[in-house]
Amino acid sequence: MQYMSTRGRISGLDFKDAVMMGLADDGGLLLPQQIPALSRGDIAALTRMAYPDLAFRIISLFAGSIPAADLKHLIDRSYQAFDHDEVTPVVHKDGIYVLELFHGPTLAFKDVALQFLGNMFEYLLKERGAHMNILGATSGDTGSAAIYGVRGKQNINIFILHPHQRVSPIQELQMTTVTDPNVFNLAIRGTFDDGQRIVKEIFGDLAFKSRMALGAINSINWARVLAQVVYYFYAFGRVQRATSCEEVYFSVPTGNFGDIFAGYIAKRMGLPIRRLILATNENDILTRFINQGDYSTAQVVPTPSPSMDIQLASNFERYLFYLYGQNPGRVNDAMSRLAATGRLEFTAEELACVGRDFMAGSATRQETLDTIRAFHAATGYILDPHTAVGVKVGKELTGGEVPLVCLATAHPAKFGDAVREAIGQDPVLPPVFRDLDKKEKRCELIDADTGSVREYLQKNALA
Ligand SMILES: Cc1ncc(COP(=O)(O)O)c(C=O)c1O
Ligand SMILES: N[C@@H](CCOP(=O)(O)O)C(=O)O
Repeated sequence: MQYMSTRGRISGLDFKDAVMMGLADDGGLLLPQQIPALSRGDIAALTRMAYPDLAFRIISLFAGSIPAADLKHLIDRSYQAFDHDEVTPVVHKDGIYVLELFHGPTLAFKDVALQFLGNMFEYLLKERGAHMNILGATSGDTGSAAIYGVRGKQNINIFILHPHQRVSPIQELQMTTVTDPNVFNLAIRGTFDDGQRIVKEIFGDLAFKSRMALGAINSINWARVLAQVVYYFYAFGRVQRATSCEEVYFSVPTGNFGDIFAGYIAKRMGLPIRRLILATNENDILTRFINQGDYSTAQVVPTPSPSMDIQLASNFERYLFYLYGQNPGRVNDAMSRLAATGRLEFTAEELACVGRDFMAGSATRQETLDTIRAFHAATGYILDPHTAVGVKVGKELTGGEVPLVCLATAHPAKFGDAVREAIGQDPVLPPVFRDLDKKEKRCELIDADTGSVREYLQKNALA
């Protein structure tokens, strides 16, 4: 399998080089040159497998340059860090299937990919006798999952930018209480979008990227998306076994468009997904795109689901590549227009194409809290606010034609304030969160400015 960029100036990369490159050197995002097509029979066989075996089979289709035994070992090790035998179990509540993606070390779906990517980086660096400085931006969950994926690993330093006071208190503590010498937390005076822009600008300076040996852990790294494809297959198998269904809906709480893009890849591989339901909070640029063809940026609004407080979704570029008929020229034009005007427009024909794969809706602050409250009253189960956005939109847009699977992207205890406001009680704190606030913390507050981050990297990077 070879990889190419959405901007058309990089192609023929193997999986290992694609993982190490992160953001494509032409400013685009990397994609496989072909997406493997699976038959119904292949899918039936795959979805009967245990999670690590399924992960091995799916990831192998895209990562042929890694010897099978090594890949299997990396995957098995990654999922041993989860506290549930099934890794991503599916539970049936109130007529919907909840795909629990929060059984990893930091209790959010990011662990599924970042445990794997941390181990993969370690493996590739050892093979190359090299070191790496990871630079990433987070709206709350990627940061801690990436830190837990690489803390204490040799030859890796990690630098994570998070928006100061715009992540939940637990999310902040999960990052800042990791005091391993290879971990650097930077709170920026700005939003997640500022952090993501800074990361992309720094990666765009190829001489600096090479000199600093920069690596990416955000979903700009193809390995992130790839590892997330697996749980769509897993969940489909579990739900099909329970219902004998032919198709399912997946409702996906969405911010940076990485998770739902993984679902889109699964659908292109042949997984029978009737529609992917894109669910946003009040930062609803992607919902406006799908429903009205209005992709125009607005101010970021703080919500009870802070990890989705994003305007410019990174992976949207990957989707545009397919929407534009795999034409990099059109992607380049669109990205220039977006940078210049803050908006993109779409034809009726393009929107009809979008509608064959996606439906979309959003939830206000009040609707999110009401959903947590109603779901808890009906089932005793506590949704986290991001998951609640997906449940609200999924229920609203579907009517039981085929089973609805809602991705539960984080444990509710990460967002205690929102849960308390919704149901008047605190979610039980898992042992890993207890006494976090009493631990030593390490974090620096800096301006949301590319120069300041570059300077910090120069002083603290592994050389
Ligand atoms: C808990 C949670 N739910 C949903 C999302 C949205 O996922 P994505 O950014 O892949 O669209 C995020 C952030 O990425 C998150 O942390
Ligand atoms: N919600 C994310 C935002 C970054 O997304 P990523 O999937 O590109 O890493 C977060 O929690 O940081």
